[in-house]
Parts: sequence; C-alpha cells; structure tokens
Amino acid sequence: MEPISENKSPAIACHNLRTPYQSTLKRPILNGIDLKINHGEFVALLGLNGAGKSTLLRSLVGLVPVSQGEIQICGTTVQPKLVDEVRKNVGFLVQGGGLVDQLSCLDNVLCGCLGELNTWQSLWGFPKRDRRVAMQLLQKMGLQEQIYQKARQLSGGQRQRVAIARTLIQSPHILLADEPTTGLDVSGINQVMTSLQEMNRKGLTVVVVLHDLALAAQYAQRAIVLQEGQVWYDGDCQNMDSQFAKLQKLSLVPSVNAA
Ligand SMILES: Nc1ncnc2c1ncn2[C@@H]1O[C@H](COP(=O)(O)OP(=O)(O)OP(=O)(O)O)[C@@H](O)[C@H]1O
Repeated sequence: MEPISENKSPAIACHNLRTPYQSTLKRPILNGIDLKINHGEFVALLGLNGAGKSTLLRSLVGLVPVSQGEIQICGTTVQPKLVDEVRKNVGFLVQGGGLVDQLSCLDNVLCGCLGELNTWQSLWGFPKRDRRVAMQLLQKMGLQEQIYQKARQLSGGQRQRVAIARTLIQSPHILLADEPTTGLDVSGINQVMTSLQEMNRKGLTVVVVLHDLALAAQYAQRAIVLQEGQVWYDGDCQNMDSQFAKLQKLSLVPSVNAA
C-alpha cells in the first residue's frame, strides 16, 4: 500500500453522488453529494434522523448501489471490481460494533482479518504475526486486561474499543465510524472518542457519525451536515447549535427539491 504522505489524492472524494430513486422518499436517499476529505482529517458527519449519514458511509465502501456520480477512496474509484482494493484502505465501524459475544476480545479483533486468510491459514488458525498485532491494538485501546475476556463480559465503552481495534487490524488509512457512542455513558463516550482522537493524531483519517453537537465540537476539526441527502453545511464545528436550529426550522417546511 502506498504510504499516505506519497498519496496525493484526497482520502475521500465524492462527486455528484446519487443513489437510486426511492419512491417512499420521492427522491434518492443521497441526492447529489459533493465532498472532499483530506488525509489526516477528523470529520464529524452530522444531520437529523434520516438525512442519509449511514447510507453515505455505506456507499463509500460499496455497500450501497450508486446510480450517478463517482466516489474515490485514496484515488481509487469505488466500483465492483475494485471494491476489495478500496476496502483495504477503509475500516468500517458499524452501529453497535457488531462483536461476537461468545468470542474473546482477541478473537474478535482477529475477525477483522478473516477475509485475508488463505486456505492453509483458515485450517491452522491465525498467523502469530496477526495475533501479536491484535494484542498490540488491544493494548493501545487500554484493554490489556481484557484480551482473553469474552466480549459479552465487557462494558459498552470497552466493546466499542474492541470494535475499533478490529477495524484497525488491517492498517486502514481511513476509519468510518457510524454512531460509535450511541448508548454509552459519559465515561464510555470519552474512552471511544479519545481512542479515535489518538488514532487520528497518528495519521488515521476519521469520519464519525454523531448526534451530539458538543462532542463534534470537542473532537472534530470539521463538520459535514447532511440534509435530505445533500451536503447542507461543510465547515468548522463552531456554532453548530444555531446551524441545527436553522436546520430544524427548515425540516418543518415541506421540501421543494424532492425529485
Ligand atoms: N435499504 C433501504 N431501503 C429503503 N430506504 C432506506 C434504506 N436505507 C435507508 N433508507 C432510508 O433512507 C433515509 C436515510 O437513511 P440513513 O440510515 O442513511 O439516515 P441517517 O442519517 O443515518 O439516519 P439516523 O440518524 O436516523 O441513523 C431514511 O429515510 C431511511 O428510511
């Protein structure tokens, strides 16, 4: 993989991105998204319920069909035959983390490289190198005491940090995190956001869906706000309360842009 410093392309670039027409919404879910995110940025993806945040993240890794426009990840266009290459650059933290409760933290993290195993490795287990990397990641996440503990025994914040470690085991350049703080208490939220911040300081590009505006202002350098499948605001995270007050008023007015 090309080192980030030598990669001149943005981490993420979308041009006029549209998903297929959705009859229930009377428009495409994503309705003409243009955005560029550079390597090393920490971006909060915000918006009211149903704005299209999760759909956008999923489209970036080829999980949602696109009817128009283009997505590039580290310079590679997202298309079916290149999707595996694209996914090597991207770690995707899904809502809820998606851990297997019966497995240990270590095995859950190792699940992040299941797709990379050859037949021989599938028969004989994960290579020692992968186990070592998984342990190091858990240590970085402050979970050295929990390495062999079953996932079901963890707190919410600990679970999310295991899920982050699992997404990082393939050394992605970009981490997409969909509402990683939902359902966590203050301590769990801080643990998760601080872990993301530390990884970002080491060069990881982070795009995180949040509903908490104060949290976005505290951790992110940039906010992208979606509304009805379009980028409604793209800028710094200051004064997001007043931006959202405007957005809420707007959302009470029937859309004239429905297409
Ligand atoms: N597979 C699907 N089929 C039909 N409609 C869908 C599908 N996935 C999402 N939608 C609709 O698309 C819109 C955007 O959904 P999405 O989950 O991307 O929004 P969101 O901004 O992440 O919302 P939330 O903040 O509630 O998680 C919603 O109206 C949703 O009902």
